[in-house]
Amino acid sequence: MKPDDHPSIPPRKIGVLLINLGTPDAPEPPAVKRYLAEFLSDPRVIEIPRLAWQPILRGVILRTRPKKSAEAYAQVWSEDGSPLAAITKAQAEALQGAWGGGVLVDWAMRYGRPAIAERLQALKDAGCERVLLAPLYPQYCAATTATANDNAFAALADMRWQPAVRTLPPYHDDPAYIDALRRSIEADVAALDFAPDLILASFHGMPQRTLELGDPYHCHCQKTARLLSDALGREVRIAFQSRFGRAKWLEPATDAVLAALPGEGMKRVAVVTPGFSADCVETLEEIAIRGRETFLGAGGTDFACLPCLNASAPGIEMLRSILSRELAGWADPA
Ligand SMILES: C=CC1=C(C)c2cc3[nH]c(cc4nc(cc5[nH]c(cc1n2)c(C)c5CCC(=O)O)C(CCC(=O)O)=C4C)c(C)c3C=C
Ligand SMILES: [Fe+2]
Ligand SMILES: [Fe+2]
Repeated sequence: MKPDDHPSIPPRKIGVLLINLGTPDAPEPPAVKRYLAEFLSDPRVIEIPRLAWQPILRGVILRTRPKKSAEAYAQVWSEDGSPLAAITKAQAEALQGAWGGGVLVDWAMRYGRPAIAERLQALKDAGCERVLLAPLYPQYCAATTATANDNAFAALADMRWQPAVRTLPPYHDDPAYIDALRRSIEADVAALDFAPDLILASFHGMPQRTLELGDPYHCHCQKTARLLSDALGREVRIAFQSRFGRAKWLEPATDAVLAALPGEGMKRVAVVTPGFSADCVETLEEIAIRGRETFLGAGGTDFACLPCLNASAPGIEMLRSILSRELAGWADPA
């Protein structure tokens, strides 16, 4: 018997909680307002003192943005609801059983529903004594990864008998992630009816100040794009989308790049969004609809926004691989 074999210890139930950002319950202004109020009140997201920020949020943003955002959500809403929630659920379902019946895979949203506290309690009620928290953000950022973990730890703080927890580290440079992106992009590009002059990797933006304060997000995005370019054997240009507010955000901005590319002779472009583990309003509306309009309006001839890894075969294999590593010593692949 190897020294770390302990056959007398009975197998314990383990939970894996996939976490994504969150989404409104409906593509309507009241639901979007509730969601934005929770999201934009998070001090990990808006790093402005509460007393200064709340009057701006309540006075201006929550009076105007819900209507505009609800229109964007309405354009991408599916039969299964918000794409972000539907795809995260599909990812959890596809992973169920990957480590045998003793590992339960569930999913939650940082803002809106299903809430992290609710699903953690459900895992515990189902008998999970150990839980792997898996915020599905390849690139670490305090506004995404850290706040998801904070929220889970806050829920644990209310439990007398806590499960043991681990958290999924960022996987921006993990060979399994880069290879899944390569496979997915190569297949999608081969299926296009045009040959792109350029692959543009558009990541969600962040305030420039967060880079100066030491958040690794910008560096993680750069590294993903560089490794992806090496893997594909072609240029992958980087840009940052979804600017919010008046502060300076990471540059170059995706919309400005899309408007400039045709003038540089790049008239056929494929946009990829490797920072999003699931398609959502930011990929399906901002890029696939508005980005296309910007690019074609500037003289581009062909545009494609390729899907995220979602619950595709390469995407699920990648998640299985990176989650297996974090489950080491707890559970083995089935
Ligand atoms: C993938 C990483 C993400 C980072 C980093 C991020 C930072 C960030 N976002 C906002 C403001 C908004 N983001 C919105 C939507 C949204 N953001 C992400 C991911 C990241 N955000 C996702 C996956 C989504 C989609 C949610 C969905 O329901 O489909 C929105 C809401 C939509 C809108 O009104 O435009 C806002 C607002 C800030 C301020 C920020 C960093 C400080
Ligand atoms: Fe965002
Ligand atoms: Fe957006």
